[in-house]
This record gives sequence, structure tokens and C-alpha cells, in this order.
Amino acid sequence: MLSSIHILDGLAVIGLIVVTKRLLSRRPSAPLPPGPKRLPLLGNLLDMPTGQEWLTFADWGKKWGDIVSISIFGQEFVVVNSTDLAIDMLEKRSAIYSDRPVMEMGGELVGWKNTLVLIPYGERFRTYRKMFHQVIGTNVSMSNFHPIEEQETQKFLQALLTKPEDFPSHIRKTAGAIILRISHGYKIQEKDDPFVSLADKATEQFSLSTAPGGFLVNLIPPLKHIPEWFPGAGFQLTAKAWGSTLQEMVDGPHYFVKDQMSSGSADPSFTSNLLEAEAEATTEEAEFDIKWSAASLYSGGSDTTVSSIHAFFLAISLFPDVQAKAQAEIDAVVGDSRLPCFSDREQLPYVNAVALEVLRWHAVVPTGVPHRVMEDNVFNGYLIPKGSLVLPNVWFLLHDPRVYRDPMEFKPERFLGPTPEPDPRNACFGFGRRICPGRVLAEASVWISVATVLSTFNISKVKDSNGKVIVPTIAQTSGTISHPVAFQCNIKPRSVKAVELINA
Ligand code: HEM
Repeated sequence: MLSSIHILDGLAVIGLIVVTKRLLSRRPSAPLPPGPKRLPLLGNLLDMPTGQEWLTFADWGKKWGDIVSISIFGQEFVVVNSTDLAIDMLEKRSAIYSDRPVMEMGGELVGWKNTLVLIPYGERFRTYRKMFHQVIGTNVSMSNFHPIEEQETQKFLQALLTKPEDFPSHIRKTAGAIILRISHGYKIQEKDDPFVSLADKATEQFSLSTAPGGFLVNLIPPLKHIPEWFPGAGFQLTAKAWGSTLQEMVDGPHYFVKDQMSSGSADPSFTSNLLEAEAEATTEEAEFDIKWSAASLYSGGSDTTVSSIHAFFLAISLFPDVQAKAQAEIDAVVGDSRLPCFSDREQLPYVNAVALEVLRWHAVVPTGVPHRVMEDNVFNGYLIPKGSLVLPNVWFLLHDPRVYRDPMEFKPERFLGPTPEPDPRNACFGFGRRICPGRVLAEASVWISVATVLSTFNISKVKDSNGKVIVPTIAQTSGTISHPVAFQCNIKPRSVKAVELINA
């Protein structure tokens, strides 16, 4: 008996060697991109910083070149530190560079894999992307929602007037209000809105469940098969509870729209447009896709624009000349008898440049969202093995001194004149088939906030109790979506006329 097991073992080993050799021989022969030295098993685990990864990635770029590879517990990562190379790789070869990593806790067990950001590359991915494109993918389709942006932004100005010191929470509330109106035609309640609380709870659980070190199952995937009654499998119960929060977040607003549609009182929205278009052939699957892509809109769009608009307040308090120039342009073009609106956009080149510089100066998604490579590929002479996760170092792409002069300065002028610097939208929204599908909406939200706030308020640095000016530091939090570190600023109406306009 024992010997037959040994024989079987022996055969298995021989079989494994043959298969491995075959697999290896099929692998294109090229070196991996250079990078820091790897330790056995751990790989580069000890080289990984605990925060502000983009700065370490940029240092590696200086040392090893624009394509760097590292490995952690056998998982290959490729960091790209050049926009041109990121485009060559993630856009021109997008057919094989567009998958996402599998996230065991957040994606598989809790269920976030049904939202666009984590959905694997395939048919359902294409359906979601088509829906996004149809409803908010172009300036023309987005213009249907401009009135919503303008109304909610006016409420934002009113909140700034009443409680300027709470500007971060006004920014967050406005972003949520705009997204829920666009995704589901739902107007949020002034206080403690149930859908907003649910969405905030679910998005926080998303962050916790997708943090690589947060749950052991993220590092050891087979643990996902352990039943929930097994000692130590508490994560299964957490996943179940978080899965229900997510399901409620997805279902609640969706059934709200359906009820409104059946009583004929639904406001036009992403969901109502798609439900109407699908009315003839509504299947369970079509409804699932509409429901989850609408939820993807909220989860992808609420925190990101918040971060950009927050950064705008920081930039303006640090760079008062920019405020003065933008206000002079607004006063000359729009005057002081109305607020700027989207139809003024073409006539406000400096304000447009301020909005662009906000997107460059503060990288909202500083290390991008990883793209998983679906086949072995030789890129620029290097082997990028199947399954590698590619991270475009977006922060560096937007602060690369080879591309942007004085990259830490907030200088909208860089985008004006006969030789403008490259458009940051080529990098800040990601790349290829995974490029941010909410970018037109994001830009609209940033633009209308920039234009209307500058037209009605003066933003400046605060002073301490001794009258000394406090200069806020330029720093951003770690995490996939990165925010400016908390700071204070004065926000005061520019004139009595401005107050009247805000309250009109
Ligand atoms: C300033 C604001 C924003 C920035 C800087 C931003 C940036 C990004 C980036 C870098 C990615 C990853 C792209 C890649 O993998 O290459 C992304 C993906 C995504 N964004 Fe945005 N985003 C913003 C606003 C929005 C808004 C307003 C929405 C929704 C309305 C949205 C929805 C999404 C979704 C659903 C994905 C996943 C796409 C996919 O995996 O196919 N984003 N965004």
C-alpha cells in the first residue's frame, strides 16, 4: 500500500515536472522588468511602503526605469512611471490588459465583484460600460443632467454661506446628492437620508474588505471555502452582513425608481432611462445589469469628485493669484448679476484651466486601479507574465518634472498659450478599456463648483489666535482614493450681490 502511494507520488512529481516544463517552454523568453531585489517567498514584501506608495514607486522609477517589476508572495506587480508607456501598454494592448484582480473578501464573498470597478473583463463588463456610455459618456448625453448639477451646486453655495467651516461635509453631501439624482432621480433629504447613510456604510465596508491585509482570506484565497460555523471563520459572517448592506444599497434606490415609474412621477435618471429603453425586453438579467451598474455609479463617483473639489479649496487658499485672475475673468464674461453656468464654459478659458489644474495637482487615484494581464506578453523587451497586476503611478504621471514644469505649483497657465503642457485627463482617469466611465460627469461637477465658488466667494488662509497666518501643508491621505489631509480656510462671500445671487 505504502509503496503504491510512493509510486503514485513519484508519477505525480514527474507529471508536474513535465507540465511545468511545457508551460515554461511556452512562456516567451524575455527578462522581467527590473526592480528591487526579491527575497525567497516574500519577494518584495519588505520593500513595500505602508503608505504614500506613489512616492516609493516614483523613486523606483528613478532607479530602475519607467517600467519596474516587484513580486509579493509570488504575485507579480508592474509599476509604470510614464504616460506614453501606460498608453502603449494599457490602451494599445487593451485586449489583454483589461482584467481586474480577484478580491476574495470584498469582491467574491461580499459581492462587490458585480460592480463595474471589480467586474472581470467579459460580456457583463461590456454591457455595463455601454450603459455608462449611453447615459453619461459624452458631453451631449451629460448635458441632460446639467440642470441637476447647477441646482445642487447652488444649494452647496448656500450651505457654504451658512456654515463655511463645514465645507468638507458640504462637498460630500453635494456629491452624493448629484450622483443619486443622476443615478436614480432621487432627491436626498436634508438630514440623515437613508440611501446616503446606506451608501456611505457600504462604501466604507468596501474599503475595509478590499484592503489586502485586512482579511487573511485576501492573502490565502482557499480559506473562502471554510464554512461559517468553523472556528476562526468569523470573516464569513462579516461577509454575509456586509453583503446584505451592499444588496440593500443596490436594491433600495432601484425599487424607488420602479415605484416612481409606475406612478408616472419618476424624474429622468440613469436607471429610468435604461429601464425605459429595456421596457420591451426586460429580463431578470437586464434588470440585474441596470441595478448594479447604477450602484457602480454611486460607488465610483461619490468619493472621487469629493476629493477633487476639496483639493480645489486647498489650492486656492495657497495660491491667491489664481483666485484673482479667475475672478477677473468671471466678472468680465459673466458679470455679477447671475451665477456662471455650463453654457459659459467656452468663454472662460482661465477657469477651465483652473479645473484642469485641479485634476493634475491633486491625484485622486494616485496609484490607479490595477489592471490584470490576461496573457503573457512581451512589452518593450520585458516579459509581463499572465496574471501580473499593472499599476500606473498616476500621481507621478501628473507630477513628472519631465512633463510638467514646477509640478508642485498650482499653475493653470501651464495649459494656456501656444505651447500648453499635456492634458492631465490623459492620465488622471486611467487607461484603455477600463478608463473612468464617469469622467465627463466628474469634470462637469468639478467645473461647476470651481466656477460658481470663485464667482461668489473669496477663499483665504486662516490665522491663529496670535494673528499669524497658518499655511496649510500640501499632503494627501493614503488609499486607493486619496484626499487632501484636513486643513482650514476662510470662505467669505465676495459681496452683498454675491449673497443675493446665492440665495436667489
Ligand atoms: C475627479 C474624479 C474622478 C477621478 C480622478 C476618477 C479616476 C478614475 C480612475 C483612475 C479609474 C481607474 C481607471 C483604470 O483602471 O485605468 C476610475 C475608474 C472608475 N470610475 Fe472614476 N474617477 C472620477 C470620478 C468618477 C465618477 C464621477 C464616476 C461615476 C459617475 C466614476 C466611476 C468609475 C467607475 C465605475 C470606474 C471603474 C471602471 C472599470 O473598471 O471599468 N468615477 N476612475
